Amino acid sequence: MRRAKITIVGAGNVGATCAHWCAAAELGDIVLLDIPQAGDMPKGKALDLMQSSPIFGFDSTVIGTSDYAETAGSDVVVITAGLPRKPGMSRDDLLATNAKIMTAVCEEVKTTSPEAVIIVVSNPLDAMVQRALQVTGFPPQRVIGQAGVLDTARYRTFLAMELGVSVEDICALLMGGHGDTMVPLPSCTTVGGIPVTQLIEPARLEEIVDRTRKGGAEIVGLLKTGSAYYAPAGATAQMVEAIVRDKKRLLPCAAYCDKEYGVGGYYVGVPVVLGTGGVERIVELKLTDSESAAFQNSVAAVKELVSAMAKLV
Ligand SMILES: NC(=O)c1ccc[n+]([C@@H]2O[C@H](COP(=O)([O-])OP(=O)(O)OC[C@H]3O[C@@H](n4cnc5c(N)ncnc54)[C@H](O)[C@@H]3O)[C@@H](O)[C@H]2O)c1
Ligand SMILES: O=C(O)C[C@H](O)C(=O)O
Repeated sequence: MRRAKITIVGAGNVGATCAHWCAAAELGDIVLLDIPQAGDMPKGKALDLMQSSPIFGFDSTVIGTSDYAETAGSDVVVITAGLPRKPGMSRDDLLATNAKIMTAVCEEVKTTSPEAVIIVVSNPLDAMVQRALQVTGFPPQRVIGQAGVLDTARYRTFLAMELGVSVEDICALLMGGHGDTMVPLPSCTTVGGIPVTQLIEPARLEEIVDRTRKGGAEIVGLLKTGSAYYAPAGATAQMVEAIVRDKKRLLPCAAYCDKEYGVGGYYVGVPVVLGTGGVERIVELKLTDSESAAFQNSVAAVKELVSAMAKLV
């Protein structure tokens, strides 16, 4: 039985770090691809990563390239190609540039890896994953966006810091788009089985939720030259693992929702079961009236972004 083949398009901060997590966890053999203008950079990062294998004890191979032929037949393709934002920018400001990049990348992926599960990471996430679906024409369950695992990890980190408990004991869920309209679900947040609402006052919880919503901008403000990558890459690697090991993880991902939650054919963050087939099931929760209103508000923001993208191309 051969190892899984994982291609990561975009060998920048998120892509290279994701390659590192995937290799260290021996999720499969990795191809790190960037544009020809990047020169030998992907090859250099891949070789450097390979040379860490005796230290970390992994046998995954990592190669760098700018030639899609080397990615042929990948089981999973992670797309991180595109510009990151800088201080003062919103993710939506990346729409025009990254939509072009996403189109170019997906034209290649659809012919070189027609059976792959695609995980889109590039921003603005909810529009980019819709573009990946449009260009590849793959079944929607094989085109997924990474955002919810990251947003939930941020929320869990802040809750653990607040309560002085292990992050392992925080179980939480966020839904909606990857932006200021994301929807935390306090009813689905527990600490060692205890509802978070019994441990943190509503006003303080709202502050933590607000920090989570602005989590990406907080890192951009600190880094100044780009955006977060350690946690985003870790979140993506967790999705890759769920797919290549058929773990059936229940994770929040940007999934194509049609009848589900009454979305009508857009990508939005929802809880899904992730396995070899990609999104194997979308889990439909009973939302309270206020959660449902917040979710629909988030869906409206995603729809607006997708229609802005349609006018661009
Ligand atoms: N969804 C999320 O949670 C999340 C989290 C972090 C970053 N992001 C997004 O991921 C993207 C990458 O971020 P980063 O920090 O790695 O940026 P980066 O600038 O470090 O890396 C991007 C890489 O993409 C490459 N690239 C550009 N056009 C390409 C093409 N056509 N084909 C292949 N490669 C191409 C660039 O050469 C560069 O190496 C950004 O759009 C960022 O906003 C999303
Ligand atoms: O904030 C960004 O632009 C990058 C990413 O979406 C994040 O949430 O860290």
